[in-house]
Amino acid sequence: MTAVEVRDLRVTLGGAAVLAGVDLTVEAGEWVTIIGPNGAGKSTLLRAIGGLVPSTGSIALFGTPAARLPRRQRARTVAAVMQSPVVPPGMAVFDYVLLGRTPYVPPLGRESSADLAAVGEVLTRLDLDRFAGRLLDTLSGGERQRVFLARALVQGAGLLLLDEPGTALDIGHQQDVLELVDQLRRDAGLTVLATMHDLAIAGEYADRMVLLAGGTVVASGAPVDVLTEELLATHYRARVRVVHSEHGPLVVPVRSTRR
Ligand SMILES: Nc1ncnc2c1ncn2[C@@H]1O[C@H](COP(=O)(O)OP(=O)(O)OP(=O)(O)O)[C@@H](O)[C@H]1O
Repeated sequence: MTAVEVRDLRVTLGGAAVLAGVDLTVEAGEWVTIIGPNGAGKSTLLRAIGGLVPSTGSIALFGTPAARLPRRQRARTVAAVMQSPVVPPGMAVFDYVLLGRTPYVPPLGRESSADLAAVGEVLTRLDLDRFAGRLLDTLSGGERQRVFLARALVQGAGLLLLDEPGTALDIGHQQDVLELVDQLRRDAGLTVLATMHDLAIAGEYADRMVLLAGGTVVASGAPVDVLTEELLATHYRARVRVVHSEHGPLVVPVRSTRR
């Protein structure tokens, strides 16, 4: 089954074409990572798929046109961790993560014991138990990033949109979080569509990659076909070496010999 089918997607912001006709297909259970230089339109693409920014063209989620999904059903279908979410002041971590269960709470009803148990389980999986009672705005940036992911995971959606999931995480937590997401993908059939800047690690997690530049797709395919020295030189103006691990290509920046 196809989880995401995007055709001729266009987004205009502030009078400028930010996405200029993007086609993208993500199969259910796949992990696709969007890369591209600053301002390429990566976050906007995720935001459009998540219904957070108006667009033209078509977006279908698991076979249903996204525009036809009622709000609650859309929230059960797609969960997102975007950059810098607004943090409600004075809210404890447990209560914040519980907000992810909102699409399951009946109107005017209360969260069920299953909702509370789901939150407890996700907090444990993300090693956040000890923060459950802490106010969100007292956490470090990396701790907070894991809480944002917890809130998205507890939503139980089949499609997870991750905008720079490694931001603010140290290298160990970055690996932990990506491994956890990958495990959920394998165990629970989650589909992952992510953006990532860290090309040292991105190629090890994606089944496929899409290189976006200037609001259009300029390359897509297996990580080895997208993370090439030539493409990264052309679109990032970067000098890199690509080395290969058993899990995929790793991009290492190298300094120019010219001074
Ligand atoms: N509300 C807005 N009004 C005008 N321009 C906008 C608006 N939001 C985004 N843009 C522009 O759209 C372009 C794409 O932004 P977007 O955040 O999608 O890029 P990105 O690829 O995620 O970049 P980065 O790697 O820097 O996070 C940028 O040039 C940005 O300045």
